[in-house]
Amino acid sequence: MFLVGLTGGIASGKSTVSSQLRELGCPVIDADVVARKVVEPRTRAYQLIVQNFGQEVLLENGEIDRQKLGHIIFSNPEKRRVLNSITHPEIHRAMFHHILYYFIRGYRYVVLDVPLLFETRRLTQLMKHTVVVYCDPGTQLARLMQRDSLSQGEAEQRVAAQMPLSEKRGLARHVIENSGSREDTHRQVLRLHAALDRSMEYLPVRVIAVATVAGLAGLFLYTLKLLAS
Ligand SMILES: Nc1ncnc2c1ncn2[C@@H]1O[C@H](COP(=O)(O)OP(=O)(O)OP(=O)(O)O)[C@@H](O)[C@H]1O
Repeated sequence: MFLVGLTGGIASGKSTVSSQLRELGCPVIDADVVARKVVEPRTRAYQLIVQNFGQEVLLENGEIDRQKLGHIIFSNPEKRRVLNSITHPEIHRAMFHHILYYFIRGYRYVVLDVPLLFETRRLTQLMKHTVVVYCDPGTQLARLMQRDSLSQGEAEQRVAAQMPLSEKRGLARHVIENSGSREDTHRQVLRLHAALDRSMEYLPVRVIAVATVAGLAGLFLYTLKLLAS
């Protein structure tokens, strides 16, 4: 198996591309969904967040108020570090479990949809392929304003808070150009999907896994034989 990191900028089209990949049968793990799950009430991360940030970051229904937490860490690097040290290990563990699930089911690759892929260097190193969903700045701003009902100033502020999309594009192995129509994007997704399906890069990990299982089974049988004699 090998890992494919899918990333981009705010409103550049990651969800659009990941849902097209899902429709083609690719397993996609959405880091945002995982990040929401690991802070649900009664989880370890939830308890640590309440301990460190207080009851004021809770909504009336007891869930974490992610927007409020976002505001707190936006202007406070130390608090951001604390929050990341609580959530990142949980997110990585949960993602590992998802990957293992697909690996056991025999998938050759898994796509990880991670908005901050290039900002998290440790994660980038694990990716065999990286894909950036790019769209030109004007289109990105217009789509963001429309989707989230933002003024131009608000949208510009959100885009400016991220690593420039042009920089991410320079770091990626594949680029999906999403400034045009959805059909145009879909054609590129089909090409990417074909390239990933053709790839033999899943073989080394599979050979190691099969050899390990065969070795363990052999050792088990040998031990049984010794015990029986
Ligand atoms: N090719 C396209 N043509 C027209 N609209 C598009 C296209 N691609 C995406 N959009 C629209 O642009 C908006 C942003 O796209 P999408 O939600 O896929 O981006 P995203 O990168 O997942 O965003 P975020 O990370 O901010 O959640 C959505 O409203 C989507 O419907």
